Amino acid sequence: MNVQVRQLTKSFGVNPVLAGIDLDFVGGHVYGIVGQNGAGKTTLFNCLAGLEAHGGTVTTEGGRLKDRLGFLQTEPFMLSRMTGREYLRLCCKARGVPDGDLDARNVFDLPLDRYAQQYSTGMKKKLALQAILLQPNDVFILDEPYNGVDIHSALLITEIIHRLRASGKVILISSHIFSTLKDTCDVIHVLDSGKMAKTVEKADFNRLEQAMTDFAVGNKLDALPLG
Ligand SMILES: Nc1ncnc2c1ncn2[C@@H]1O[C@H](COP(=O)(O)OP(=O)(O)OP(=O)(O)O)[C@@H](O)[C@H]1O
Repeated sequence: MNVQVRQLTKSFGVNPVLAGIDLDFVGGHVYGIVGQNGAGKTTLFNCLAGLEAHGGTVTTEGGRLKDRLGFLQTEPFMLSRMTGREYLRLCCKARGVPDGDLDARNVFDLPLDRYAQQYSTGMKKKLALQAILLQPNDVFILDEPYNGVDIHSALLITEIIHRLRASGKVILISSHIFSTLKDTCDVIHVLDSGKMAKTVEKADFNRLEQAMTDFAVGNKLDALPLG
């Protein structure tokens, strides 16, 4: 499934956040979305997922995006008094697929019979990721998928992303850690002041990292006695 975004705009009150975003996402590719805190990454994802009203269009061939979209939010919401197992069952039921043997599919070794709301930050993230992997999704939006997860889980998530890519899915990732983007992405889009400021192909990731380091560090540290 390919996704076409044209002139996507979003404002909160009088504050414009996204100012005419054009993007094309093609199956079998991983796209990184980067930008400073507040640049609009999560807002963009929410618009693509149909959770926020917006201007412009999001089109796909072969059906509505939201019926084929797995959206891992930065801080997944868990209902009270619902176990991890019940959450996974609910997510499968919502998309009309059997949940199968959840213990065999429990790749993150989560305590499925505990209340999910009482899970740690990283455990909630892994449960929500597990849920969208059980669904028949063609497009995955992963908003900071590595935030809060332990090293083993991060390695597993990277392998999951590689496999989704190999099976032709579209994957969008936001991350503030450049090395994870380098490991997973084919293309990185840089969001700045509501616009796509740059699109960088894999061959130029090192150059982008150096430019970002120069911009971030500059001579800011000269005044500190760091030795
Ligand atoms: N519901 C809201 N009401 C008003 N302003 C909002 C709302 N949600 C987001 N914003 C504003 O929109 C801008 C973009 O926020 P967004 O969360 O999309 O940024 P982000 O790039 O995901 O940031 P971060 O890297 O910190 O997660 C910010 O200025 C934020 O304050």
